[in-house]
Amino acid sequence: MLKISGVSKSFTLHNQAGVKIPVMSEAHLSVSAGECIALVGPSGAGKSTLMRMAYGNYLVDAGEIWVGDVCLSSASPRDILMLRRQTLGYVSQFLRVVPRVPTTEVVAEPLLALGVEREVAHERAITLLKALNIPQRLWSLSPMTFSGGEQQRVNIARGFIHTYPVLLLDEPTASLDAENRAVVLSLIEQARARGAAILGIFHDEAAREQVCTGEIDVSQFL
Ligand SMILES: Nc1ncnc2c1ncn2[C@@H]1O[C@H](COP(=O)(O)OP(=O)(O)OP(=O)(O)O)[C@@H](O)[C@H]1O
Repeated sequence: MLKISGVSKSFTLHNQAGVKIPVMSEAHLSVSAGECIALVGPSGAGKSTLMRMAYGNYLVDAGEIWVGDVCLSSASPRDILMLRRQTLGYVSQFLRVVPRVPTTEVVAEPLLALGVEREVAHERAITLLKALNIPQRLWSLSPMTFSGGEQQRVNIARGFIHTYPVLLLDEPTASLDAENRAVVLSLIEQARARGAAILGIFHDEAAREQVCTGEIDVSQFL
């Protein structure tokens, strides 16, 4: 489902005499349906850079990234948007909050964008908000003023509301208490069971052991 082959990346610091920082060369990995692969390696090894390339946020210098039958590294911006809407989900560490949009709407939005009926989308949003222990009194408010852990759970609900065939997870349990961490791990297990291909960064080693089917040390690609 997700295939990264021969991917190289360096950053050019234009504001610092054009210094070029090579981050990765010839990176390769593949994630099949039902697998959850963890990117590991020391800080600065390039885990986040690889995730950003896999979401189409950073261009690759060389190589290819395939999501299903779409080559992300050469897709048009429009095709990338379609892919993100239907196929490729991404749970980042931080929620991007739009002021005044209620939490239920933030969570339901990926389904609404796919044309799912408002009532159905909202019902599913509420089921996830309940499972993730977001108190009902907060559902109609914008998540802008929520705590870090609450915002992360809203982000997770949004990322899991659609059955994306491919999911990218950036530290999905980072600021959660034990109870909510367990809920998130179970959502990941359910996604695997329905056949999602998952690539993630998990600094939480026990979480990795529980939900991941393999790991890739990205420092081997430098
Ligand atoms: N936008 C950028 N511009 C310049 N250099 C960057 C940029 N993004 C990342 N880098 C550099 O690329 C290298 C890899 O960074 P990256 O954030 O991918 O590492 P990481 O493995 O995710 O680290 P951590 O575990 O600390 O989050 C670092 O040396 C970093 O300085």
